Amino acid sequence: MLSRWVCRQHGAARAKSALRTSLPSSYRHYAVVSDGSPAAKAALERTRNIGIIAHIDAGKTTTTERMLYYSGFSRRIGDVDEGSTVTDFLPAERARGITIQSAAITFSWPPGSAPQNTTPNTPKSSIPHNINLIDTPGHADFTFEVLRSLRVLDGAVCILDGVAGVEAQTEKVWAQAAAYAIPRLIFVNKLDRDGAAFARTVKEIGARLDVWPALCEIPWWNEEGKLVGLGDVVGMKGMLWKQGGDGKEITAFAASDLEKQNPALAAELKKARVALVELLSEHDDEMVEKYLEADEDHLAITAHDIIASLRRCTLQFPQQVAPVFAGASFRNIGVQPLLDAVVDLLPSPVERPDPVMSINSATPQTTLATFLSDAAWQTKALSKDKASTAVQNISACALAFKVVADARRGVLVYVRVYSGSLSRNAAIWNTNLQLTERAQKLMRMYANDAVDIDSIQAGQIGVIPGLKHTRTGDTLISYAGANPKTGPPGDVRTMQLKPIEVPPPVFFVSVEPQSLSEERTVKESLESLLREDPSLHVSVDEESGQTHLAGMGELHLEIARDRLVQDLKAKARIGRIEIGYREAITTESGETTETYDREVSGKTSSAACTANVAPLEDSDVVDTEGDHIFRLADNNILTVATPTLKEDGSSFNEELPGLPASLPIQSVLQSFQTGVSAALARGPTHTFPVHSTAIKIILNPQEHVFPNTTPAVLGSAARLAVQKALRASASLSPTAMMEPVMNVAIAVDEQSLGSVVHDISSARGGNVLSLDASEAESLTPTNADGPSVDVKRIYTPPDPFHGSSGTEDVGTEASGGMRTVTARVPLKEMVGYLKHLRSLTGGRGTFTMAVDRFEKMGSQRMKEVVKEMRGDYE
Ligand SMILES: Nc1nc2c(ncn2[C@@H]2O[C@H](COP(=O)(O)OP(=O)(O)OP(=O)(O)O)[C@@H](O)[C@H]2O)c(=O)[nH]1
Repeated sequence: MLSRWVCRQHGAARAKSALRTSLPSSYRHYAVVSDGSPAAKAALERTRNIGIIAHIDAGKTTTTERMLYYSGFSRRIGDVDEGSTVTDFLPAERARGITIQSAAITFSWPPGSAPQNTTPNTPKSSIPHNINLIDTPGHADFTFEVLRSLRVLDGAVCILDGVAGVEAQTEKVWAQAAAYAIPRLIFVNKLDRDGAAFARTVKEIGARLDVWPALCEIPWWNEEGKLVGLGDVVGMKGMLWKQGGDGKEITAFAASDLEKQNPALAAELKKARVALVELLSEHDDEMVEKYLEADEDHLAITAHDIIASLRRCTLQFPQQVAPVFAGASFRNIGVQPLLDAVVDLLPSPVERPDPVMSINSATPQTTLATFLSDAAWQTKALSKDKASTAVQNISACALAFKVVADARRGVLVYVRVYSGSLSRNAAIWNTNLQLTERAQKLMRMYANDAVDIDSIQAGQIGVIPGLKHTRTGDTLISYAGANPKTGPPGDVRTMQLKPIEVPPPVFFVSVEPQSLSEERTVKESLESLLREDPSLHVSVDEESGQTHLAGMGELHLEIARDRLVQDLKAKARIGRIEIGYREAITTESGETTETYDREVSGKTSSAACTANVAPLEDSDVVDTEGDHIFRLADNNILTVATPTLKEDGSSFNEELPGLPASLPIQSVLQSFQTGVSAALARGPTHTFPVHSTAIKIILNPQEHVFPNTTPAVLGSAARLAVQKALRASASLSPTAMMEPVMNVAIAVDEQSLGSVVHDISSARGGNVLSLDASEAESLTPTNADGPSVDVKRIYTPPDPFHGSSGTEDVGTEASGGMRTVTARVPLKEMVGYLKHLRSLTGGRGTFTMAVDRFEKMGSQRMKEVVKEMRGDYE
């Protein structure tokens, strides 16, 4: 695994020409091949789409900066603390020293050109690969950002803080990556810090991430216990970094030289090698064969065979073995071998499972490759032959995984192409929005620098600038000869790659233009914010006219506010951050009918609507034949009953009217959803959005449709009818308020456990579910089908001053006395909790939380909250 970036070799193995100080000629010379030729396939095999995942502050940005520097992409190492990094380039990111938006960057590793004569045994890491790196945010408020990136990744590096060990957010993102079947490597960072505990962290990997750690490196500590280099367990070498340098000068010691230089490390390296081979043999039959071929000598197995086995294990699903690397990015130690591992052990796009997709918004039902290859699918509109041609005409299918409003370049849409090749100037059909846009330009991003390209081929990540409508999460297809208005024929126009589920927002702010003339620009800025981040929600209160921006957390909204006001220059007054409560009716309203008349330019159109609302119990929803059922936001279910109509809107009975041609049933249903959602946005008593309600609309053309009725007017009639029904219900029995209740995982030291638990359960009205890591997994399931790791069997080298060995237990001792408290707590009680937790735990405690559900509040609690809100408003 030790490759060309090692610039000095000790003793007999000293290499004359390996000194590498020059930058590669240019990082802009990638051949992006767009045809299906062997060259294109080879280019794809030399691509890695990877992400870096971790707990906040573990060192993702610091590590990324080193990656860019060693690859020759940047000429100096950026510093998070100075705000000079390449990836955190938004002002808000630099100001806070955290990553908010993922930046996608392309670079090449290893730098330089490919070796002349390669054989099947030539390490992948000695051939330049194209790495598309997505730096993901670590803060829980940006979970959607993490999920959005995970979806387009083929592999990930999980960075751990070697002092803090496996933290709450690490468990969460690890589990999320597992859910997306993403192969992961682990980098134990910050081993230069006082209190760094490699052994303990490795044990925690087994205990808390439920994966077997395969140690590929062990730390090389000097006599003072400082990290100076690494032992390479795969290549059986020592690597000593020049202290205080930029990390490019590394001296390598072959096993025989290491024996003389550092006999203790050499002996430990052998132990580590035995442990590695043993572990791999348990998960990979080919390793067993290699072991037998090597006469059961763990040390005689070649580095090539070990890498091949590590790779097979890493790509197994569910992943049971995670290769572990070590270092201190800030001290420039360990990043180059990590990059080698990315190339050697993580998959190329060719090795990834086919993405799941749906047709006609049905639940995901097939995979993209099946859809594209199987001409057997048919639609009512197309014959089999035409269907087959329709599929053949798809020249590219891509996912817009990120939209950014860039101050200099305008809106940039980041895409991953999943099939075919997206060409410059292609017309692109957006299957979510059902419209065509043109990709006038294509680019590849180098953080905040961009290079124009002609095409983006399957497996690659690129950018389409200038699209006007496309949002994060939309599926885009390029289709030969499609009508720009109606798009491709048949089902092709509705094919969608599986969407990311957006959790309900729990905080909101009011947004008010500073003056009437600013109204439009504020609205546009909000729209572009929403295109960037679909986990933000905007709603307008019909009665007060007030606009609300809702999001996942306080920081999420703070950042949104800064984006809106500072970056997008919206002149708006933003209210303070408040909790987004919900309102639920408690009794059925009975049927209410409303008529709506609208006059536009002297022309009147009218419609009537009959509605009924009832509290939603799961058992209430009966899928009656002929009814149209829609799941709306906030656990509301809309049923549209059309007792006299057939599926296409015509009447069952000749004597009764069907829907006229001007009212296609699909448009009517769409208008009902819009109208009903608008009515539900404001509850009848507390003005909070309505939750858990079954809404029934009855559509009978004889009573509800007039000659001048339009779909939009029917939608407005539905809004009025549902509002009236909600008021009727509230007058029969009072509505209940609902509050977000969070799943909280708090990592604390043993000494603070008592006070933290007491605080959560008494002062905050929380319900403590468990007090240790193992039970906590019920909140963040990792490998549901995976191994149950026996921590006692995990090998670890001793830490300086800890005297720990491979047999130490991860109870309270080896995990640094950290315990995990898991609890369910109302969100209101968690506002500002971090500060309180820090004071309770002397600064060591951390926590993560996610919405569990909205729960009805007891009358006493409701009174208190309402009183508090009133008090605030006075
Ligand atoms: N001592 C030491 N400090 C480090 C190391 N790596 C990172 N740091 C410091 O840790 C802090 C957080 O580093 P970042 O790279 O911003 O961490 P991050 O994971 O990108 O953080 P977010 O983007 O906020 O999630 C900074 O002050 C870094 O200088 C390391 O190897 N050793």
